[in-house]
Amino acid sequence: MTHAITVEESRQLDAKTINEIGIPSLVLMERAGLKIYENMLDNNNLDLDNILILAGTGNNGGDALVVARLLYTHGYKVHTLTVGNPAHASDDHVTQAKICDYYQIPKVFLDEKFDKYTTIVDGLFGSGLSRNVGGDFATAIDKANAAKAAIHAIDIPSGLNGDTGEVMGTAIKATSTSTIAYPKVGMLKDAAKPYTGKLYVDDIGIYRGNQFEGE
Ligand SMILES: NC(=O)C1=CN([C@@H]2O[C@H](COP(=O)(O)OP(=O)(O)OC[C@H]3O[C@@H](n4cnc5c(N)ncnc54)[C@H](O)[C@@H]3O)[C@@H](O)[C@H]2O)[C@H](O)CC1
Ligand SMILES: [K+]
Repeated sequence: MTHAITVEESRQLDAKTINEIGIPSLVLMERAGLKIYENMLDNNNLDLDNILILAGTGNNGGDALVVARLLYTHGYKVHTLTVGNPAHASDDHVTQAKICDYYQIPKVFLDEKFDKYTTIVDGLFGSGLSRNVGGDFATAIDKANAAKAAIHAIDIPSGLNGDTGEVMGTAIKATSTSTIAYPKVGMLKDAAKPYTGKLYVDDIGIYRGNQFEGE
């Protein structure tokens, strides 16, 4: 049985890894992005001909921008669509957005037609989802679900409650999901299956607990 954790445990393990052990959050974000990129190349259910990256303004979005840059620098056709108030963006998100700007990765906006894309990457929310989804975020999720493209979700399909597996207003129906460190308990519930799709569990060096780290 896969070891699964709650969203709060996930955030605590992230915080311990960064603040106590001392692995910089950007290092974790780069590792996450590289693993997600590798998962996408491994997944034969994803047609990587024309990719749309949906990025929120937090670190889930930051992961997505790392994926955008890795795909772009390996010759894939990529566009990014950032949803949310840039003034609220996390520091690591801002760093990754600047790197995407260095490569001049083309940006689109919410009025974009999603049907021309073959794969959509969901980096809107991860462990930071704290309330029902509405506004532009709900629009982006509903447009992604309505499009013919397959969706690859980062950490937790956006809009899915990582603890209960319930939909918080609306949620991404992913073909596959790269979850960070451990599955979140809600993702393993039967009701969550249509939203998580094929699950990849990515070890990025997050603290694994003293029973595993020989403390
Ligand atoms: N450094 C680390 O801890 C690592 C995290 N990883 C990835 O980061 C996300 C968690 O990122 P965080 O910035 O904490 O939150 P999110 O990106 O999930 O959410 C962004 C932001 O959105 C706001 N919000 C919450 N609910 C709603 C809503 N319903 N509508 C609108 N806005 C909402 C809230 O302010 C959040 O802060 C984690 O999932 C990983 O993907 C790295 O992978 C590893 C290191
Ligand atoms: K997500």
